Amino acid sequence: MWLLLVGILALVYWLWKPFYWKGKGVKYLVPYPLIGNSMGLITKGNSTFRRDLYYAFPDEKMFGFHLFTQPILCIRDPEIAVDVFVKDFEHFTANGLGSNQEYDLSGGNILFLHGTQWKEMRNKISPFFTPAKVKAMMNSIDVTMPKAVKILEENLRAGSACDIGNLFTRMTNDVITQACFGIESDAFEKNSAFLPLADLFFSPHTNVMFTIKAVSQSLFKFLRLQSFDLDSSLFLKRIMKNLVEYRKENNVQGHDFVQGIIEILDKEHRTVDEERMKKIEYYPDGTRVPKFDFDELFLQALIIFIGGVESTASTMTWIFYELAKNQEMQDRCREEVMDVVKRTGSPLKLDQQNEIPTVLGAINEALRMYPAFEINSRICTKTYTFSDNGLTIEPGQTLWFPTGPYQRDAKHFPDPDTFDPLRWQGEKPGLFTTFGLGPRLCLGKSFALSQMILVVSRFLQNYKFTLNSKTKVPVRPHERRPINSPSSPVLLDISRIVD
Ligand code: HEM
Repeated sequence: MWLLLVGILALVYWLWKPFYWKGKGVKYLVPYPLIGNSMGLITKGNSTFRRDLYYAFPDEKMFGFHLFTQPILCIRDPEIAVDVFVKDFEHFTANGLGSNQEYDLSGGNILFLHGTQWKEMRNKISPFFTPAKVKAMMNSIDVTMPKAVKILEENLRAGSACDIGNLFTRMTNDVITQACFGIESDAFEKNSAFLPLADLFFSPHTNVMFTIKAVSQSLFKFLRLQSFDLDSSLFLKRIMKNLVEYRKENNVQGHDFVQGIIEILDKEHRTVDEERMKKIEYYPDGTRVPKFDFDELFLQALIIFIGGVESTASTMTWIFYELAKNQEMQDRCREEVMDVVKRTGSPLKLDQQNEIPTVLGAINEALRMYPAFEINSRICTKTYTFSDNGLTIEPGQTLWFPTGPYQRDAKHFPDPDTFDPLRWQGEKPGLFTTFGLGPRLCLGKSFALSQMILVVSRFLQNYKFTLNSKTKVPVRPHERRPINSPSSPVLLDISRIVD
């Protein structure tokens, strides 16, 4: 009995690691047993927890805390962040999302990979995101826009408010489905199979899964947990498999990710011997040698779908929420767009974006104030000494850079809670990390920005948006989803622009 009690206490002490940060020479929050410094995450939720954490040591460049039992080094200083994410990247090739490829169906997607395996995969799929390819993928906006206009016109006719977040989720879902799979989604139809996917992939359940991973990759693996909703992933996998088979059998070509997959499959497997394909091989850094077979390539399409839909839809929702609150800025954006439209006689094109600086500023402001992912994480993969304070960290140490609270810090962005698109004109404000930094920068950054420029400019060209009285102002970010989406509907009244 006593032995059991002593054993339990020893285990709790081992998990607690109360003196982990003591002696490392950085300020730290004293952890509670097992819960660490994470009570706020349970009681208040993501955004509030991260903001409170960020201001725990307002004058420090870095400090230590415990996410439950996991000691994490929180970086607050932009110059140190650039060292970690960009300059000294080879010491930090992994992020905190883990890569359990044994049991987690989505474990092998590029966002989760690290080391040489990540690098090989990134080299293989980056060519699908060149400026020319992204421009070609934007043709899908022409297919999606009439469906969105139909909804706006229905709202107009009925005199009802438009749930703009819902509309943008339908749109980004349709656009990314065309870019990835070369087919239109059914996101604008009743009982759509595609529409619920964004919610399922970024559900509060996924939030819990991501937290477990951040605390202990081993526990996540031991419990054989899944990062994302399994049925939704398998639904997309079936679609992709059918498409690849159909295209191969019928020799059909497309300008989408499916086409890219077919080309990689053809190239990689022309000379491959079956025995080698069955073996799992490793690089010297312990990461797996990719096979570039259908299963692995599907995961890259999956993360493009997951990463592309809700992040862009949420950002556009925040843009229109802020522009509806600030009519003067909305008018100014519209005037810029109309000047181009009147001069050219057609809707704004991507290569005319320099002529709409306030619209670009509005997009950047929403990305600054409401970054889709509020934390950028890295795991130390090679012993590292910070030049600033001489602290040495070993492989396995997790680091957080809290993009969300940092981009709302008056020290870096004056008057940070004011939506001010004009701050992006002239000299750029502080370090901007919404799309991440360095070699692991968001692969879809230009895809997302291009889509937002085209959608925002076309919406403003044709409609005026005002807040409906049922919108609960201020709209706050959802505290239980892994993405910074609005917690309540953004309902907008619309009127047509008559020129
Ligand atoms: C507003 C929209 C978006 C935001 C704010 C966003 C943000 C991010 C962030 C913060 C990362 C992690 C970067 C890092 O670790 O340093 C990331 C990675 C990634 N994003 Fe995005 N993203 C957006 C849209 C998209 C779109 C539209 C796509 C695909 C078309 C996409 C595909 C990816 C991929 C594949 C990665 C993994 C890159 C890697 O680890 O090498 N994202 N994104």
